[in-house]
Amino acid sequence: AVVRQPANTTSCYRTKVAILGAGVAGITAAQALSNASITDFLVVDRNNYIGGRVAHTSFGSDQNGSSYTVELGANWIQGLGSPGGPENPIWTLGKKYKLDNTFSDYDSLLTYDEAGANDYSEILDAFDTAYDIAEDEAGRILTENLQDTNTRVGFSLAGWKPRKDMHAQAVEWWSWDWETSYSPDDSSFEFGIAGSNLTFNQFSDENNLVWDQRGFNAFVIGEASEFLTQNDSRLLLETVVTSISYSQQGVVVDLEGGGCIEADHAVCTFSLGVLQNEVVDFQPPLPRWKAEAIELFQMGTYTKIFLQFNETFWDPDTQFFLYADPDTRGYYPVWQSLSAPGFLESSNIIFATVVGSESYRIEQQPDEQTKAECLAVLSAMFPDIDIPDPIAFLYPRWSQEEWAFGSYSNWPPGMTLEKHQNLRANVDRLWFAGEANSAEYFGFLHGAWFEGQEVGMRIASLLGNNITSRGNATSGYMTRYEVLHGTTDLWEYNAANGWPTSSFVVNDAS
Ligand SMILES: Cc1cc2nc3c(=O)[nH]c(=O)nc-3n(C[C@H](O)[C@H](O)[C@H](O)COP(=O)(O)OP(=O)(O)OC[C@H]3O[C@@H](n4cnc5c(N)ncnc54)[C@H](O)[C@@H]3O)c2cc1C
Repeated sequence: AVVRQPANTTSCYRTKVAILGAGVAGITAAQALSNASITDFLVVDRNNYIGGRVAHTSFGSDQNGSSYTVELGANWIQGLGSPGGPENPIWTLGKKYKLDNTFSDYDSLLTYDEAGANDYSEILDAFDTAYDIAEDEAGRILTENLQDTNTRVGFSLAGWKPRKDMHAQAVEWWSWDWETSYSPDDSSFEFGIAGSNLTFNQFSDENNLVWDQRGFNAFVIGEASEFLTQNDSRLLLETVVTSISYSQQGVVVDLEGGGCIEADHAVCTFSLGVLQNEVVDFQPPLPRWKAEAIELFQMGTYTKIFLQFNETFWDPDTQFFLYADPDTRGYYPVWQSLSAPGFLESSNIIFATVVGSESYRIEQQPDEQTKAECLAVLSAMFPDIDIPDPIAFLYPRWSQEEWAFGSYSNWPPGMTLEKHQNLRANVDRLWFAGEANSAEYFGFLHGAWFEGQEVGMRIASLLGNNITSRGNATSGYMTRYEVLHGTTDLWEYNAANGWPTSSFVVNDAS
C-alpha cells in the first residue's frame, strides 16, 4: 500500500508513524502519539543525541580543570508565564527538570562605542516609545486586514529613524535583530510584532537564560524518557534520511546506507534550512503551493562566539555590554557575561553574538581571524585595559550544518497567514512540524513544542486512537491553500492605475 516497494524489504522497518527528527518537535509528536496509546512509531535523527537545535558543547575549564557546558543553540526560555495566565510549556518543563536558569536582565546593560564607554541609553527609551506606537499600528493591520509592510516602514512611520547614527543602529539591533536574526527591513511588520506579543505579552516579558551543566536538552531527553525505554529500538540515532516518497496510502523513507522505513504516516521535522537546501529528495516533488511557502519563509543565522579569559576584566555585576561600531551595523554588537551573578560565576566567560550577514562572514573565515576581530572590539570598548589573550575560544557555524542550515526562522514581508499555513499543511500522508511551522511562535522552542504535539494529535485522530474531541482544530488533515490570490485583478492593470501597456507585450520579433 505504499508508493514504492523498497528493493530489499528485509532491510526495511515497518511502522505506523515515522517521525523524522529527534528535536523538540519530533519528541513532542512522538509523545502525543504515545499519549494516545499509539506505540508503533520510529524516531529517526542523523545526530547522536536527542534535542536537535538544543545543542551544547564543552568549553574552557574551571578551577579544577573540568570544562564548562555552553549552549550553541537555544539558550533562553522566552516568555515564562504570569499568574492566572497561560504558561510557556518550555518553562513548565524547565521547572519539571529543575534546569539551572537565571533571569536575563536587559536593564543590566552598559553601552559602548569605538571610544570606550559611552552612555547612550536614552536612545533605548526613544526606541521603546516608537515601538509602542508601531505595535498599535501592526495590530490595526491585522484586525482590519490591511496590507502588511516591512518593519522598517512600520518603525519609520512610528517615528523611529536611526539613519546613520551608529548608536541608534546599535540600539535597533539590540531591540530587533538580536531576537529575530534579521533586520527590520527584512521582517514582516504585522507578523513580527504579533509574534513578539504572543510570546512576551501572552506569557510574560521575562527571558531566563539556561546555564544547566547537563545541557538545556536535559528537558527534551527527560520527556523522551517518559515514553522511550533505555536503548529503545524505536529510536534510530545516527541515521540519515536521504529521500521521502509519499502518497495518500503511506510513506517510504530511504536511509543513507540502503535501509528504509515504510510507514502509514511520516512527520518531517527537519528545519526550514534543510528543506530549502534540498538535502532530502521528495518523491513526487513537493507541490508548488508547498514549495513556495518553504522558499519564502526565512531561515536566519544566530552565532554565539564564546571567549574565556583568565580574569573578568569587564564589570563583573553587569550582564550585557552593547557595542556600536562606527562603520558596520551589527559588528560584534552584544557581549553577554556568563561570569555575572547567577550564571557561571567566576567562569571569566563572555560571549558575543552576531546574526545574518555578519554570521555568514565569520563562518567563512578562520577562528583566528574572528578572535582577532573580537579582541580589537574589546580593546575599543575597554581602552584602559590591556586585553589578555583568551584561554578558550569557540563558535559554531550554523548555516553550514547539514542538519540545520541556519538557526531559526523569521517571518518575511509578503507572507500571509494562508501562505504560512501551506508551510504547516500535510501533503498526502507526509506531515510537517517544527519551529518554523508555528504561526504564533516561529523561531522559539515553544513553537516547535506546540507544532510537534499538534501533528502527533492529528495523526492519532486519523489512526482512530483514543481521541475524544473529534472535529476540533487539532484532528484530521490540515487546511491548505492551493491558490493564493493577490489583490489586483487583471483588468485593474490599466491606464487609470498607471499601467496602460499590456504586461505581456512582445515587440521584439527576433
Ligand atoms: C543559535 C540558536 C539560538 C536559539 N535560541 C533560542 C532561544 O534562546 N530560545 C528559544 O526558544 N529558541 C531558540 N532557538 C530556536 C530553537 O532552538 C528551535 O526553535 C528548536 O530547537 C527547533 O526544534 P525543531 O524540533 O523544530 O527542529 P530541530 O531541533 O532542528 O530538529 C530537527 C532534527 O532533524 C534532524 N535532521 C535534519 N536533517 C536530517 C536528515 N536528513 N536525516 C535525519 N535527521 C535529520 C536534525 O538532526 C534535528 O535533530 C535557537 C536556535 C539556535 C540555532
